[in-house]
Amino acid sequence: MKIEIIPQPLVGSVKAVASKSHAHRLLIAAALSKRTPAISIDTTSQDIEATRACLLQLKKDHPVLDCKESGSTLRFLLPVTMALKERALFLGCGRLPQRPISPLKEEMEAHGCKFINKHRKKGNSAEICEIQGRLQAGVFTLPGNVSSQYITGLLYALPLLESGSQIRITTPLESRGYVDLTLDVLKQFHIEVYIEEKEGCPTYKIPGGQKYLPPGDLAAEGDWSNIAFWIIAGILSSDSGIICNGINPRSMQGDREILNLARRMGGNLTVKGNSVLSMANTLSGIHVDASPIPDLVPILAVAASTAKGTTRIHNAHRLRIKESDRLASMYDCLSRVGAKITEEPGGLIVEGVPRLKGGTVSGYNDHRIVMAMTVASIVSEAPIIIEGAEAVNKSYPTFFEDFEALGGEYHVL
Ligand SMILES: O=C(O)C1=C[C@@H](OP(=O)(O)O)[C@@H](O)[C@H](O)C1
Ligand SMILES: C=C(OP(=O)(O)O)C(=O)O
Repeated sequence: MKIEIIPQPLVGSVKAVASKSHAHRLLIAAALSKRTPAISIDTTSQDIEATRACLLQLKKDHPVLDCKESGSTLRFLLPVTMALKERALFLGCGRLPQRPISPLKEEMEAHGCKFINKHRKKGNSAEICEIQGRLQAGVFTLPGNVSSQYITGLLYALPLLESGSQIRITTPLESRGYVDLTLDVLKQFHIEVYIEEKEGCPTYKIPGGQKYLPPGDLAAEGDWSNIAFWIIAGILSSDSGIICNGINPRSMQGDREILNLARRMGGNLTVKGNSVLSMANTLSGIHVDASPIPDLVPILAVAASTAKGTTRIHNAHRLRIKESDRLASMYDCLSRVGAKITEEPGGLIVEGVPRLKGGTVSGYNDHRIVMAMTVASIVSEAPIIIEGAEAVNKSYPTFFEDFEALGGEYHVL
């Protein structure tokens, strides 16, 4: 879908969609529980549905798990599945088959699992790997700077094994908030994990033979990673502002950091209960360490594009292995619409200009690029045309309905 976004301020209120990170974790923990609790998830997305469908496959002896484009689903369910089954086939589409699993794969291979790579097409998806052999307990060693999703997967799987295990992180842990969210959900399900830490590198000690015991029925929280687009939209828009509802400021989601980051840039934000009012203000450039908040980078780059001065986003190497190479795609999209941006090996430098000019960009089949460039239209002189806007379905299928409800105007070309 190619769409033209008309430049204009947004105003009104919007309710956060369900956090896919929280939803994946609750659904997996519930599926591993003997007495399955009800998990309420207000809204859904392609990634959440991929996890649901894969969990249904776990009822089979030889499950076929189509993770679609969801890195979380694949990396979480690789070890979980092999803690339960002798054989499984994993599929994926879009960029997922190219996204790395090797550090996790090597550790699983050292602990009883044999990976067979086939790369055959299966409908719209491709085979990523077939795995044979149950996962065995032991010491798992992983780098902390590729994907925290490997750690989450093992934290879910290892309590199910007979003996105890350890996960040793060998370099400072990035995306730590996601691991903390995992530990929080595991704790709610009465799973014990002991943590030791040395110079930013945690070791997780996980007793074996544990049972997932749900605390009762649970609900997925509002999504900080996605509400961040509307928080920045409010600051770039008008004095009346955007009210973002259904978002918990005490959430374990690391992307609640958007509040601090936007305030550091000069954003005018008021938090009241589970709502954030975001009002127009002039922004200034800041330095951002992206390692704890990789998913916020596309919208922060948009905020920086018309901020006063220079914004430096560093420690962002891992953005290259997401749904697109997000450093290259944000560089390309923002420079095409008139921003002054430099791509570095592990980051972006953005020098604010008074207004963007508009133009045509690819959405790079990446939901966060499409959403970020839609918000960029607010500070643009001419329309921004985005190719492949349907990529929003991965995490936020109702994004353009909410955009219209906030007064946004777009045309399908
Ligand atoms: O655990 C999670 O829910 C996620 C972890 C992060 O990935 P990495 O740890 O690979 O950076 C993040 O980018 C992704 O959108 C969701
Ligand atoms: C990177 C993302 O998700 P995943 O890794 O689960 O595909 C994302 O939602 O931005």
